[in-house]
Amino acid sequence: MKWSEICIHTTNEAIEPISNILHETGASGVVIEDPTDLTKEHESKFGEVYELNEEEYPEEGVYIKAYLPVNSFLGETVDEIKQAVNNLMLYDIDLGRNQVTLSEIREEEWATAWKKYYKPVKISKKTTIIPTWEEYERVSSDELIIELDPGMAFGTGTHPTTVLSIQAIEQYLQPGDLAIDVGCGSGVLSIASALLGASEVYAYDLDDIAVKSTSINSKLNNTDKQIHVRQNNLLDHIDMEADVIVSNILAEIIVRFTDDAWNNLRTGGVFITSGIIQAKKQLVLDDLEKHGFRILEVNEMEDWVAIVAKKI
Ligand SMILES: C[S@@+](CC[C@H](N)C(=O)[O-])C[C@H]1O[C@@H](n2cnc3c(N)ncnc32)[C@H](O)[C@@H]1O
Repeated sequence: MKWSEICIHTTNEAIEPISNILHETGASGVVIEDPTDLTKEHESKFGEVYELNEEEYPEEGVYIKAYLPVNSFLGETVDEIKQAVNNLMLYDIDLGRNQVTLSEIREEEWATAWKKYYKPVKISKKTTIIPTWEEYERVSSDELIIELDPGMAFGTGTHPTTVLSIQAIEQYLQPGDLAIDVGCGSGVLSIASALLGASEVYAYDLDDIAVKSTSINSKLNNTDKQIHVRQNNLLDHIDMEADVIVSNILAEIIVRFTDDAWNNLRTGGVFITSGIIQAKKQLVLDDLEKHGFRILEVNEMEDWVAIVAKKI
């Protein structure tokens, strides 16, 4: 996939609202290039040193960069972003130069660009994901902070499919709930569930690197008492009465365990599915309805779809 980098030259004051606008329009990997970063140490626990290139930073103000997939909606999305940023002036937010530039980058460049600047990212109203080596100061008392080691299993926690899953968890998971995370990867959804008050979270993945990664990341976030992780194929041989099951996996895989999801949910329980591409949305919707689920929500970001369904 080709990506386009949008760069907004603005002020420190505008970082938070502009980052929110970019997330809401489905941009990936919002990064801030603040010249004060050039004087900070950027050494990770694992010895990698991030060399920042002075030329990429503005002399004054900050650059906010994000990545948009190059598709037929790109022009409209950029106009939408510009309009929303301009509207911030109505709230007396100083936008500084407010210069917007767009450039195309290759997939490989995107991967390294992202890693080099990996910073705390606010991915939803409540949740901010921070890389293990970054210092981060809580912005509000109810902010949910997930510390992740991004270098391991899928992923950085900022992929649209993960963001859609976390947004649904924030909305539907109640404190005290029992949750199951099928295909836990880095453990990000299990950690979000535990931080939102789930009493127990059962996290499963087929890949042993993901199992290790979830285990490490749940310790990092002091959620290892609630999160029970083990290697498992989907929900094979699992027998529970969960309040919430979340699964960010491909559509073709979701439809393989809709039965098991139904059997492992209490009546009234919620099944959050993500990782579904547009072309497979109907396949999953039909399958969920065929099994007796009622569809509560269908949410979309970029080309991705997440469905929230209830066992009735
Ligand atoms: C798209 S990643 C999602 C990771 C994480 N939950 C997130 O939202 O960032 C899908 C995960 O599902 C796992 N997976 C794929 N097939 C599986 C299966 N049959 N049983 C269990 N896990 C599976 C993969 O190993 C991968 O970690």
